[in-house]
Amino acid sequence: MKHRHKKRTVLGSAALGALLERIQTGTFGELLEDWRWIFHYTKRYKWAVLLYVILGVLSSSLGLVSAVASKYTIDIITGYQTSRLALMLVLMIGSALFSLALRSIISRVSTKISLVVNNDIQAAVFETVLDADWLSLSRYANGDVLNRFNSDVSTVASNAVSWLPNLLIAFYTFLATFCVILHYDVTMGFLALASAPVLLLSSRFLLRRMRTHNEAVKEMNSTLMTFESETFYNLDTIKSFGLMKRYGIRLRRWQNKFKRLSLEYNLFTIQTEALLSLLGLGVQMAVFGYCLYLLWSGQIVYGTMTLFISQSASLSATFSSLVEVVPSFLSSAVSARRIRELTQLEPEPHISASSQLDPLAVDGFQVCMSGLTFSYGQGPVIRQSDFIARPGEIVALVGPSGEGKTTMIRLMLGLVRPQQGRVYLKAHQGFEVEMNAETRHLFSYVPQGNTLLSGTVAENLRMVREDATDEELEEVLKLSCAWEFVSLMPEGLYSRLGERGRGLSEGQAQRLAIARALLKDAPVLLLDEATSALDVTTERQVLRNIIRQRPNKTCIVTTHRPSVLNLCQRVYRVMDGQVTQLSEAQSSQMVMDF
Ligand SMILES: Nc1ncnc2c1ncn2[C@@H]1O[C@H](COP(=O)(O)OP(=O)(O)OP(=O)(O)O)[C@@H](O)[C@H]1O
Repeated sequence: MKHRHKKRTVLGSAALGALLERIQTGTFGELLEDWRWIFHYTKRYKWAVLLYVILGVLSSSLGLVSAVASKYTIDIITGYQTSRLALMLVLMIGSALFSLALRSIISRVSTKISLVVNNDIQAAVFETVLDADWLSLSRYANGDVLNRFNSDVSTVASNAVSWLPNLLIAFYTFLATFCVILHYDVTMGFLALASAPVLLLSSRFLLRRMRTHNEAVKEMNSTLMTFESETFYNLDTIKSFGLMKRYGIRLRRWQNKFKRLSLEYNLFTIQTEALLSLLGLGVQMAVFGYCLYLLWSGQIVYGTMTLFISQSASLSATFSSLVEVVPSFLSSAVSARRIRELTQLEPEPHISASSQLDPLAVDGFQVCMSGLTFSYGQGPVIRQSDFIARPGEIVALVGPSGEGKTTMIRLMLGLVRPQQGRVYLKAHQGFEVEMNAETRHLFSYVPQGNTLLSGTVAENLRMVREDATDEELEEVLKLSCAWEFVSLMPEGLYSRLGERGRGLSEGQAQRLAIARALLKDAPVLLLDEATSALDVTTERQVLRNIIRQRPNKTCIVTTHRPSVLNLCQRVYRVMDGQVTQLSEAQSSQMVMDF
């Protein structure tokens, strides 16, 4: 307990130095900005925070009353005073008990508010991350986002409510205790504070070390979380390549790095703590010696001596807790900055006129691109290209790997936006809207890879339409040629699938993903290599069924397999940054070359 207290003192004084340096280097404004953001979440609980401060001040005042009452009790018992022993005993015990009860209420109040603040911040971060611009968000690794979402939010929430009240309470307690000691002896007051200037001076020396350590730990936590989540997500690949040993070694390497970092810092804190403890011991001895002198010279009696010894210890503890408020202030500010980076991600554009497309959906939409140029930041992936897919058509995007087919799909979904030219939906009547977050619900999208979640077959399908009946589920499963295997599963629609559809073959998972897209029954269907694991007959059957389901559906497929091309009304080749429409002869040649 004592050790922890000393450690907090060291960190506290280091952090106070950090604070002073920040003021000097002009970055204090940034800290305040971070805290202003935190206060935005706490201001609605201002009455609870005020209650916290009042209870804290009351509790520490009662602590002081108890200490002074115990001085008088000792004086009465040792015969220096004779009256009101019972009153002093009641005051001493009563105020100590009441102070204890108040501290319990404070703990309860602060825990409740931090939980609510934690939930508020997480909900806000969750919402912004879901609505963030796709490209901006893709710059953060999943592990990093998770780390900010959980650990940083919890740091902010646990300090958000307690920081200011704790500072005010510690300040009040410090002043009140100092005044009580000064009231009895001025020299004793300053002697008890002898370690304060040394603590403050040493803080500058401790500053750099503390900051680098904190930054290194936060960075390592993010990298470790990314490593862990990637490992568990790709367990099959790791196993199939026999990489388990290598991944085990990598984990041990990270752990050793973390251990080295922690032990180095631990050695540093042990050394500084030892020095500061020696200093503390010196001050204690000086206080004790001075007390003995005052007692010997008859200037004080036993009760006052006990008061001096207990309150000088309490004064240095309060000074430490005053300084301790600073690390939580700093670390919350650092975490708040990391969270704000996420909340300040550019949001996706929402064009309100998109809602005017909804009543026009029955006639289907044209998906159009004109004069389009797009780049992820380096060279353009697509240059000056045009594209059109009309209702009732199946349009194919073919081309070598890595040339931009999926990028075309992302442009259609409005996940990324072109630097030049347009991508838009055009209704039957000629009404046009640029692709944006609000046009996305007019699309059903089947991406590459397995996109099933753990749960039953029915739950996976109802993700896109909660109120769909069993009959409707059966119908879309038939259209995607999935009913043949789902009906044979032990519990049919209610058979349970593992994470990412574990328990199904790749082709079965693809057919369920297509069924889910069909259940949504959106006017535009995007299939990105979504039939790649099906045999040619099933693939053709699925595509025919799709068009039969709704004649006005616009269907765009990306494929490496020309076997479906003769089902398509139009074929575009994506190659060398150009999207070119192939002639019938060129696409027939492609089918024959396959
Ligand atoms: N998030 C991204 N950030 C930067 N560049 C990207 C990003 N996604 C894709 N690219 C680049 O854009 C180009 C086109 O990629 P895209 O995924 O669209 O190709 P594709 O034709 O769908 O490939 P495949 O047939 O292999 O699926 C590639 O050179 C790729 O490196």
